[in-house]
Amino acid sequence: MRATALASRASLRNAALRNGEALACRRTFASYSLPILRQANGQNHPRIGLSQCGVQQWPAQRRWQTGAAAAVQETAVHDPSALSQEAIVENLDPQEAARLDKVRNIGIAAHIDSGKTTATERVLFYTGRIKDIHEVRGRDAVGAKMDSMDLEREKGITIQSAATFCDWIKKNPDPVSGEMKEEKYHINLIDTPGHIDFTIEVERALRVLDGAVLILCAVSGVQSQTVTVDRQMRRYNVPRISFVNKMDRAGANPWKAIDGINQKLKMAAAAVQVPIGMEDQFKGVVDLIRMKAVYSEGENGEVIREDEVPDDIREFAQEKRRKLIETLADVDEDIANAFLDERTPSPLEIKAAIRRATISLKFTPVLMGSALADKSVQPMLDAVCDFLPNPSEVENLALDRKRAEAPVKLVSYNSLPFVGLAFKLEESNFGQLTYIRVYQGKLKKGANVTNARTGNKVKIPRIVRMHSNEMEDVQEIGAGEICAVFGVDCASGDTFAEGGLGYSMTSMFVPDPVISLSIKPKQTKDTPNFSKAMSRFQREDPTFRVHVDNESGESIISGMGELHLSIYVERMKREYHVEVVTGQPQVAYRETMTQHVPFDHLLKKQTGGAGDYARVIGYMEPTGQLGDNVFEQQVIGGTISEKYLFACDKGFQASCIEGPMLGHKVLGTRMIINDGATHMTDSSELAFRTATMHAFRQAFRQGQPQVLEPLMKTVITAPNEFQGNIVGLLNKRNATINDTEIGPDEFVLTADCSLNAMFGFSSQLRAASQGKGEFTMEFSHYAPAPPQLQKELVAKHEKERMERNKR
Ligand SMILES: Nc1nc2c(ncn2[C@@H]2O[C@H](COP(=O)(O)OP(=O)(O)OP(=O)(O)O)[C@@H](O)[C@H]2O)c(=O)[nH]1
Repeated sequence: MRATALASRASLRNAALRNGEALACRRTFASYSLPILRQANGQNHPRIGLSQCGVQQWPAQRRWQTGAAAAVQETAVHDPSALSQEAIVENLDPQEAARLDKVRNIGIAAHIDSGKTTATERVLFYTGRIKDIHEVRGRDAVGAKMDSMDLEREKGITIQSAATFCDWIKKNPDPVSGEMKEEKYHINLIDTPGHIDFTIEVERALRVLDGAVLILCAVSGVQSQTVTVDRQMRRYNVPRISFVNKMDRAGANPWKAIDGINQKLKMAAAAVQVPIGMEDQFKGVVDLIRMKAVYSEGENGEVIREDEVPDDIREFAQEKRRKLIETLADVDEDIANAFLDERTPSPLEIKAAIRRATISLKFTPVLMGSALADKSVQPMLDAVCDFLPNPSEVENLALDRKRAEAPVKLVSYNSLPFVGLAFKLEESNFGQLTYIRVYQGKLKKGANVTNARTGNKVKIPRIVRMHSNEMEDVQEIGAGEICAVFGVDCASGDTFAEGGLGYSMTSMFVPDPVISLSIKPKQTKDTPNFSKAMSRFQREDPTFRVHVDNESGESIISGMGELHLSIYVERMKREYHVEVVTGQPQVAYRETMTQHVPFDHLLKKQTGGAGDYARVIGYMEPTGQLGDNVFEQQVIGGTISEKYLFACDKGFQASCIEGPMLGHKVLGTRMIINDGATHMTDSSELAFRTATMHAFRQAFRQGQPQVLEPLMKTVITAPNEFQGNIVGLLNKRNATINDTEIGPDEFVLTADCSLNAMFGFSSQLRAASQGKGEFTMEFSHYAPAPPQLQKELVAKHEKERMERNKR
């Protein structure tokens, strides 16, 4: 990590110095080197793009030295490892930079029901991708374009992320003549679900996108899932613009949303627009950068009319413009200098500062509008082009396995060898569809590429661009873009690269399932279809897992919540015509030990012929954190050979999968083997593995084991008059209430609740709040289950085991 940070720092400096911008850069460099060093220390850090220090301009500005460039390009194609990424970038054709400048890969993410799909529908309409607007749960029963699954349309929720692309013609006034110029941007867009149960969809989208639009509800502001999405954006260093939607709703207050971003998300935010009218009088916005009123008119808001700022809000707009400049001065040196010189920065300077600060993850510009009322969506599209990075401005690293996993910078230029990441798999009528983000090089139909994980070479038979559930065949896809391919066998998160390039990229974060239930087809004749569905769902969704319980022989599905699993049960019925029987939802408990326990275990069996012999000596103890389990060997003098110690490690790992108390996974346990004995003829790997497993079981049981249960961060929002009822509901469940925020009409309560106590909570909340309460639940951490529950669980497990043994 440190090496990467230093390399990045060096490359920024070198690039800037080479560019003849030494002085300007040295100043800016100081403010960027700090975050990089923070990165080296494992703290949150902005993604360092080539845009910083003005680097993004230099490919276009550089003299294009034809001979040298041709030679470097030749090397880049045939032996890229011989060149630094910098050298590659430095020698590329300015046309590449110009192409990338007009590409944006963005995601739309937000709390449930904030209007992501509704806003995306407008984006598709205004960019000419669809001819008519259809609403989520609209009266025409058609449904929004991006919610293509029947279940999504019926339930009015997004379940799977959907990708699309569009071209946006941005109209820019020329800074000198004031004349309108048109620029065409190509936008690849992914609409993501809001429910936490489908969080993997957000996770994988953000892994591959360069920027995001964070949508907030104008009435509710920052909500529980906004915080989750913010965390995911930070995880992948994704810059974002914010869009306060639903400005037409009663109680709309964009300033509350902006305060929420500043205070709850701890991200500097300021409005770049102020509303003209509010609630049902919402008419448009004032663009604070240019001080122009912008109205969306025509039947669907497709006509944008600009006018002077209305007199009654001129002063207010001036005040908010000052606030914008003040906030920018805190995060951008150029604006800080203008501020110190008591000079008002020009619109161009403000725009450039917003772009720099957004890309370096220090700031988010806030826009506002109403997707449903067709108001002010186009300025949001302009902001995507103005403030979010193009693919060349984002640093993407791969690990070069041929050079001891050394990090290499991928550059989104077509002329480099292809590298892409498969981030999503989906079964379609034509076979498996694999979504790929192309980081470098072109992906061409018929090309042979290598899967970095398996080493298998695959031919790309068909490439498509996705438009929700429709597709458009293409012959090739350029660097920095997103596409889908058919007929490629791989797993989600696999890297593909051209020829002998040994690059692999890190995959996305996959949260562990917290809930499971037993499942079987009602009729045995449906078993083949049932198995087919199970393997498909597992391939597509890494948070959906299936296993067969060793003891009961039942199939168990695990996932992120009741909704998540119920959607798969429903899909099984609709898409595979399999009716299933499910058991009660089960919590994914964990087991741990709390005491240090020494062991000395001898496995010795003599049954004629070769026997079994293994002796393992050491101790087990808690690691102190409820995280990964650790196996260590500290054998001195070779009493156990390396080969047998490896078998011990395997025995330990196997024991951790099925804990001795309930058969659930073990957490936070360490095993040290420091001595033992081996028999010349009777010892074997199997004997050592078995001996370790026996030693584990005994030591764990003596080590005051504990059952751990998942605690869920639960956020409940309801009208104030129901607060008493709801607190009562939570008390009954032994929840710990961490925070209550009381607003004028509604309160927001945050609590840690045991998942075990939350089954059926939604119907009780509905009853306790006349259907007006809402809640979200997200895994927080594992904690010891109450002693009584532990006893009951262990007794139940023992009883089931004995009954099975009797059979
Ligand atoms: N009043 C008002 N309602 C809106 C606006 N935008 C969306 N809605 C409504 O809010 C509800 C949710 O909209 P969606 O677009 O499905 O929200 P989403 O964020 O995509 O939902 P999930 O993906 O399921 O989290 C729908 O009933 C929309 O009609 C808006 O600007 N104003």
